[in-house]
Amino acid sequence: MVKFNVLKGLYETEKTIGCGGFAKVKLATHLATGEKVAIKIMDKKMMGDDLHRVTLELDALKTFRHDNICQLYQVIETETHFFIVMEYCSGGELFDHIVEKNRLTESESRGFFRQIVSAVAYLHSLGYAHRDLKPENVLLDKHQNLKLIDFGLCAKPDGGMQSPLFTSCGSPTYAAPELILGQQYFGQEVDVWAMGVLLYALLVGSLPFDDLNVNNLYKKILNGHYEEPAFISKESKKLIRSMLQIEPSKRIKISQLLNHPWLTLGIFDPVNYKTKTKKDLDRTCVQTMSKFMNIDENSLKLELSEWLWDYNTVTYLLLLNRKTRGQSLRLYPAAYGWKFPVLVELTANHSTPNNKQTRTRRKFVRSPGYLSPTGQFLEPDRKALKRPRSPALLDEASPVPSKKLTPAKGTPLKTPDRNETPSSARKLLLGSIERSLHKMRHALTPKKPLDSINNSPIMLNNKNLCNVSTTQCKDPELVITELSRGLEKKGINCTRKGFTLKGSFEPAVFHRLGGCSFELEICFLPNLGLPDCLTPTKSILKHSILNKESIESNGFVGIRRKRLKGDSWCYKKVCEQVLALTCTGFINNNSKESVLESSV
Ligand SMILES: Nc1ncnc2c1ncn2[C@@H]1O[C@H](COP(=O)(O)OP(=O)(O)OP(=O)(O)O)[C@@H](O)[C@H]1O
Repeated sequence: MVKFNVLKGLYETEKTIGCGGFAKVKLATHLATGEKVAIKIMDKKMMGDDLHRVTLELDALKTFRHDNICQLYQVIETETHFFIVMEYCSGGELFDHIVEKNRLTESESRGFFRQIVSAVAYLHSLGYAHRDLKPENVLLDKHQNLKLIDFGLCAKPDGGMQSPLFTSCGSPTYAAPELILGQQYFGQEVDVWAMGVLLYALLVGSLPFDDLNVNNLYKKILNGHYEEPAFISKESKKLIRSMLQIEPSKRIKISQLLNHPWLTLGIFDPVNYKTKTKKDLDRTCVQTMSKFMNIDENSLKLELSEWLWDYNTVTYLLLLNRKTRGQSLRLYPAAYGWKFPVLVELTANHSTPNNKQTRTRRKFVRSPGYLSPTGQFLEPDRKALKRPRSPALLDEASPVPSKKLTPAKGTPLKTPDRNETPSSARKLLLGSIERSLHKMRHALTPKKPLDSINNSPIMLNNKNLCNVSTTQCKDPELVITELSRGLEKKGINCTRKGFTLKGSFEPAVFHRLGGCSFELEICFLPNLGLPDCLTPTKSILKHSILNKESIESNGFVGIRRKRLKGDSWCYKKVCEQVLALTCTGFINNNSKESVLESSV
């Protein structure tokens, strides 16, 4: 796709993992490290008047460095799009967790809530209010660490957190009374209210204030009356009440939450919100990069400490992650690039929405591919790295037109032919390299018969089982047919593409405020060995009638759920239907009759 050209050679994009109001989020591989990242792609035209929000969001993300805030890695701006490269959170939304378990236990809620308090206290300490806290904006990584996302509505009052704000924003169900009344408010106080709604959602599995009619919803919020189910503890009720105080000044402060007895129960330590600064660069990571790029360590250090949020920044941060996880520090020549990694110095006109300036930047120049037939990136060819360097080339993927090319110290640079302008020389070189790479890619990529595409469900691996429920039916075609029939009967129309159903419905279907769209994908599940598989498949086991023998001997047909857009609580209802169908509907695989009919 043309608009992703800018990512070529730097990232390999994969499936879409989320959609927001103006954004599409893609899973991608960062080619220099082979690490997974998420790329939020925002179309400037679609954003219209909201364009300035991206600048705010980016300014905020560039400031944050916290274990529970999704880390920004790189920002690429083109004339038409923003590409925001971020940490990939593979564990889905916190909301999916609530959906799967209906509600969480007090101790699980405590573990999650401590992380939310830590992230929010950190934001506040830097003068930011989030203003859109809700379970959909809290993601999980593969180690179940929470990561706060979506800072599109955040605010940094000029006079600090003690200065009032005026713009009413956020989701109605999480909005504090003062927001609904359109009064001036304090960022910290509305965030604490939203955290109260969030904690209620974790412990109870529903919203404290809810109504199909917005006016009724607002009335309920202004009255501050909500149901306190008997199954939650007295201490939980007390904490929620302290956050859902309609009078903002009586609401508990975030500083009091840090060592609140409910939050420290069984843990003893108060919540820590302070975090490492980004000033100190890790020497080993810088050395690894400087060796690989064959440039002076100090100049690289100097550049990295400028935090330009370019390809070097992302590479450094991903290497640092690997080091923190105790993994080896390695770099691969990028798959679509050039053979010898060379750093060149170039002057680029780098413009951001609020900052137009010209500055000298150093960039990776990429090396040709080591793309294995399976799409794996292979270790760099050490011998090749010792050979004399290839001509330095400008980074074609650079979104900003380069003005001048100067070699890095000691870097031999091919002088363009007298008759050629530097850019035409570049085009010629790039053209021929791209052609040969294209050939190489074709030679290396195993041919897929056309008719196999979408003809059978994808196979998930053991690590990839979040938001999946199993069926005992072995026939994926039967599962998808019955599933769409079952949902249709509930008034939810779905369109089918391959083994994926895309559904959406209007608010009226479940009598809620917003509509929602979602995706259900039929997939094969591996032959899961017990008991190792118990962690990722706990929910699968809970929601299906399985026996150990059948898991061990055969694979399964599963249904992977994904909310695409809209009201999460509507989506929760759909998931409940799907889970009900998978629990009761697909048990008897032998009968070809309508296996879902009875349950829908
Ligand atoms: N870093 C990430 N890792 C994995 N998935 C992500 C990541 N960031 C976003 N997503 C997915 O993409 C969805 C949309 O992202 P995000 O909320 O940032 O977009 P948005 O346009 O700001 O949304 P909204 O319209 O709700 O404000 C998220 O709900 C989430 O499912």
